[in-house]
This record gives sequence, C-alpha cells and structure tokens, in this order.
Amino acid sequence: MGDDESSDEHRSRRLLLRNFLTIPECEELEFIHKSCGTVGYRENVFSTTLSHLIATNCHHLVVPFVSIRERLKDKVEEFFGCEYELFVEFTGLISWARGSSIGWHSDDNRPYLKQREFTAVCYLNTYGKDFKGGLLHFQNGEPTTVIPMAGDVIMYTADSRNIHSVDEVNKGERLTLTIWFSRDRAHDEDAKLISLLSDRWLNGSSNMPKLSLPIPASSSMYWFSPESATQQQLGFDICFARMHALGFDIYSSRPKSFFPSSSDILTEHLQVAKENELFEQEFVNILHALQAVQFYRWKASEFEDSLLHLGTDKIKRILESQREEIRALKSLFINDYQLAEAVFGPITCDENCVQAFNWSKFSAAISAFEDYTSRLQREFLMSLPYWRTEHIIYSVNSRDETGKP
Ligand SMILES: O=C(O)CCC(=O)C(=O)O
Ligand SMILES: [Fe+2]
Repeated sequence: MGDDESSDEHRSRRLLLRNFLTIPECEELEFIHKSCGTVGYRENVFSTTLSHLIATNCHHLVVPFVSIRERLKDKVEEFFGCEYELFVEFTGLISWARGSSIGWHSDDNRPYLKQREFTAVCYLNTYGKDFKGGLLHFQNGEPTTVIPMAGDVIMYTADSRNIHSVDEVNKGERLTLTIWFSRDRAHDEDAKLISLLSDRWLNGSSNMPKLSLPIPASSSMYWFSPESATQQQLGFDICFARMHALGFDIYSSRPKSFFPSSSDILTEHLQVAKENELFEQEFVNILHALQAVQFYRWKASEFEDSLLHLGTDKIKRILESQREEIRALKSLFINDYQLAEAVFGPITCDENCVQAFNWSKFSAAISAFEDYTSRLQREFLMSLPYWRTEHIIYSVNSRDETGKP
C-alpha cells in the first residue's frame, strides 16, 4: 500500500470512544434538553441549539457545553491528525423520539453542508434502557454498528467515506449531543454565538440580573403534531407534555379572558400542581416551571426527606373549581394524551420514577435550582469578556489554572 493510500485510509477511519462523557455530564445535558428543547428539523425529532438557549435568555446554560466541546475538538484534531485549525460548526442536543430514523447519508451531502469536515455524536442515554431501536450503522468499515450507550462518542469524517443510517426508534427518546466541525472559519459557530451574546449584552442587558429567568420562544416552536395529523391543531405543546409525563399539572389563576390568545397563557405567571395539591410559589412562565420540574427529576435522589420541613402554607389542596381550570388548560395544550405519553413517557420505571414524591423535596430542589442557575450565571458573566476578546468560547477557569492564555 502506497503512502497516499495509507494516509487516506487513516483519515477515513472512525473512532468509537467509550465513556468519553461522565454520567453526570450526560444527565446535565439531558436536563438542559428536556427543559429547553423545541420541535426539531425533522419528523419526531426534538432539538436544543446553543443559539436557542441564548434567544430564550438561558445563555448561562451554554456553560456546561464549553469544556465538552473543547475536549471533543481536541480529540477529533488528534485522531484525524489535523494540521489545520478546526472550528465547531454546530452544536446541538438532539432527541430522536418514537418514529424517527434517518436513511443512508453522509453528513455533508447537501451543497450547503459541504463545509462539514468531521462529526462527533455523543450518546447521552442508553439503548434498551432508555429507548428501543435507534442503532447507528455504517455502510462499510469498522465499527459497522454502534449501540448507543450513555457517555460513548463516535467520531467520523462527514464525507462519503462514512455513509451511515439510524434505525427507527420504536420506544422512548434517544438523546445525543451532535457536533459538526469545519475547517472554514466562515462557519465558526463561536463567532455567531459571541455576536448573539454581544447583541444582548449591548442592548441594555449590561445589568444582567444574578438570576436570569427563561423567556419562551414562539409557541409554534413547542408544538408537536404527528406526521399523520391533517390539522396543525392535533398534537401537543412539548413543555406541557413533558410536565404531564412527570405527573405535574399547570394552574393559572388568571381568567382566560385576560389573554389575547391561548398560547399567551403559558408565557405568564403559573403554578404547578400534582394530584390534589397546588404548590403556592409562582413561576414566571411554563419554561421556568418546566426547568424547575426537570431539575427536581434530575436531582431528586439527592434530597433526603427527613432533613426537610415545608410550611403548610406552601401547599394548598386543589378546589373543585381549580381542578376544572386545570383540566381545561391541559386539554387546550395536550390534544392527544396517548400520543404525549407515548412520545415522552418512560420505557421502563427506573429509580427516578419510583422516587417517592413529596413537596419538601420539590421545594428543596427549587432552591438548589436557583443556586445552580446563579452559579452558571456567575461563570458566564466572568467568561464572556474573555470570549469576546479571544473570539472563541473556551473554559476560562481551567486555562487560568494551567497558566495558558
Ligand atoms: O445519532 C446518530 O447516531 C447519528 C445521527 C446522524 O446521522 C445525523 O444527525 O446526521
Ligand atoms: Fe448523519
């Protein structure tokens, strides 16, 4: 074999790395996706992009991605022996729900995707446990089939040397962090994100609050309707449906006539309810409530019941009239319960779903959620000036520790 051939062969290789991400890293990204995601770019797919996080005032949630993107880029450059600079072209959390799949393709197979050089797909949950179906296959070469396992990453060239497909997901939600890399500076995601952040920064947000609260995007970005639906009306709001899948309801004390359109109800103050009880604290909108509930789901096992006390004034028994309002609201936003449960329900009951619920734990989770948000916000505010100066998004802290710029 000649040199050229062997080096070409080397470049065409792909790499499967086990446990590249830790389970806590996977869980944090899962939390972000399940509390911020929108309907995706293809049928039965949901996604969370970094620009979407910025657009919904959740810029602090970019922070957990930073070191992961850096590590992935370093690994891709090392494995493919890049002698040129690589840029992250796109970063996204993608969940593949029941019915989703993708046929044989390469990742640069459209004229507008030619800038893609390499792909890295990190699996954030596990085949068989969290979803069924969804194996990744390559047309030739090794490995031929990848069984997604939380923490593993597969890296490959984005061109026709790596034609691949994903089997249809039959159950559950298959969750990935997908990153594309480019050699073309014009497609540098960091530059675009820093510019978005700077716009917000310069447009009157120089006094960013310690705790930033989410602002939902347009309601159409959260409306899921099945392929078979003849009317757009059929389907559900994904934020509402994710709350429902975890056993929570939404209550709005304002009369419906207060709102110009029904979708506005979810962008105003709301309370959460569970079974016969209403939690007194208000959330600023559905996204805020969903983030709190997903944070609780993520961290519930860390709060011990015995250590917690909750004043009875924080919980109220739901009145019959309120129950009616809750039901009416729910049927507005979830037209098809069976579908919502099939798309977002668990495939089996793990420890998170058998965790006994109580409001004391929930209340403790909300305080911990606020601490988490303000810690990320502090880190974000500390990093942004460096990102703007260097024109890259990087871990400012860890570089300082190693003494590098
Ligand atoms: O999620 C995977 O395993 C691969 C996804 C894929 O092929 C794509 O997004 O282009
Ligand atoms: Fe692909």
